[in-house]
Amino acid sequence: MNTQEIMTTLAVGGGLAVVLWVLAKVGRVLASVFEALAALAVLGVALWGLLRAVGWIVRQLVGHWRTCLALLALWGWCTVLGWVSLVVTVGVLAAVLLVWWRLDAVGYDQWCGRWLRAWWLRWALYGRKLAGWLHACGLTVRDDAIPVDVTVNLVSRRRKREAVAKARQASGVAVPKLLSVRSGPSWDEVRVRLVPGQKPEDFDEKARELAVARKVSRCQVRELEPNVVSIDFMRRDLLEAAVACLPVPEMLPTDGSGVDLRAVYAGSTEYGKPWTVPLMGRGAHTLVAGATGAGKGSVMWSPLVSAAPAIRAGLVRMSGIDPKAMELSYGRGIFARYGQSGKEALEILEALIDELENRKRVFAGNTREVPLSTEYPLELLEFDEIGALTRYTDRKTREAIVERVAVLATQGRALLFTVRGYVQEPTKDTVPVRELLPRRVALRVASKTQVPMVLGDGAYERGAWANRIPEGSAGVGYVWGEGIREPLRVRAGWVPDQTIKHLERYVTNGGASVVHLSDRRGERGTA
Ligand SMILES: Nc1ncnc2c1ncn2[C@@H]1O[C@H](COP(=O)(O)OP(=O)(O)OP(=O)(O)O)[C@@H](O)[C@H]1O
Repeated sequence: MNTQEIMTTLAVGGGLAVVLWVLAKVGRVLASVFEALAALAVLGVALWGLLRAVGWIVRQLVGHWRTCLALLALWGWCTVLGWVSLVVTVGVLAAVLLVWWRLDAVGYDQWCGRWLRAWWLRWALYGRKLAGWLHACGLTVRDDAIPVDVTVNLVSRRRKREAVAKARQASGVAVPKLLSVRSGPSWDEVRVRLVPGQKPEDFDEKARELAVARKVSRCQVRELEPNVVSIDFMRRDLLEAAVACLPVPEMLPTDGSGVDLRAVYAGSTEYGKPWTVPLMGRGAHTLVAGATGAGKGSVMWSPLVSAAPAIRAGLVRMSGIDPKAMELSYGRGIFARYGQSGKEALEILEALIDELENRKRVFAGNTREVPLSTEYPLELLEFDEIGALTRYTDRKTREAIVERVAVLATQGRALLFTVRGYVQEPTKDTVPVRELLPRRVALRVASKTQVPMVLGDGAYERGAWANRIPEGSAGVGYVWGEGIREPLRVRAGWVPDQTIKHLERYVTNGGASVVHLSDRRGERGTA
């Protein structure tokens, strides 16, 4: 090897050494950079996870603050006093509640049971399932403007379901928010806040679907605020068993009557509250519709039993038109005027109109409503099977009766005249004065089409399913309108035959005034 080759070899070797040295240096630097980046990435992921965890905890704390507080309290108890004392305390508490429930179910439910039940139902049922029910019933709003980017994992059905559920959220489906759950003896009231694009009527229309989803026989929707509705689910039926009417009092109250004729007990509502009806004043004219055996008799008698002291005191004067001759005749004694045929019905109506005209003469210009007194009592007309005389009789009598009932219904309120009619077939042909009797009660009717005839348009859709009342539930019906915002299921107090006789004795012992139909001008005799 000559000198030149040696020099070249040395130069190449030196160059290679330099390159290797540089590469080693660069490698070290790169390794440190990658190490730093990896460390940063790990730190970033850890921080991101931490932030998400903190976010989740905050969400839970805010969204389920009661549960969080309870868990915190339990943890604190276990830490300070030990779990044995906790188990013993919970056991004793459960035993006390059980005894309370056994001894006084009503008091227990009022003070404790309903809160516990509402909490439990929110947790176990509505919180978990309501969103799904609403979505299935078409009560969610899909925002199509939000782009959907879904990757569905088909590995298993469960994962597929989860992916679809996530996709539903991600695709901008706005679900009404569950606000609160209240639980009464028979109803759960689930309040939800509507999302933009919805209206309370959307929920009304889906009441039946929601009832099916919740597996209950009845669901009703009430509008609480423009954007808040209460979806009420009936867990059990408080009207399943017959409801008692008030007892006929033994003695006349010393203050005269003691009866508020604007809110007289008639039975019970499906919420377990008293159902009251006005016999006097605004909204007192009533039409009760129901197929044969639906219980029209109890809707008629139950308020009369409640108003017995006022009838006996002479503050209410009863008139009865009884084409069937089987209903009012059983308590004939309480009626000051009573008739069965078309001719007698006309005489009663004529007598009432004479009295009406008389009151007009006495009070016109002096007062806007006749003050109730024994001299000018409430004239209450019970018109059973009104259709028998407003349709199924000769034309002349029919027209005369319709005309007079219309006069009483349109002019009677301030002059203290009330008409209560009962009908099996609530068509306009059968009861031409239907619209003049504003308070309606729909007992069991023959068909779905009869529901709006009695209660008005939309009643069936809003839950007044009067055609589906079972035959065995006599006295059960729906009321709507006249201050009642949503169809309300009620059951009239059942009035046994002996109670009607008792009522008759109670009223006539005090000297019920009887107007003889021949004495048109209201001369009164005593029964
Ligand atoms: N509120 C009620 N609770 C329990 N049973 C009732 C009630 N009302 C009525 N009943 C019972 O139902 C049956 C029919 O009642 P009711 O005679 O009042 O029916 P209705 O509608 O007047 O029938 P119709 O038009 O044929 O006279 C009776 O045996 C009665 O005892």
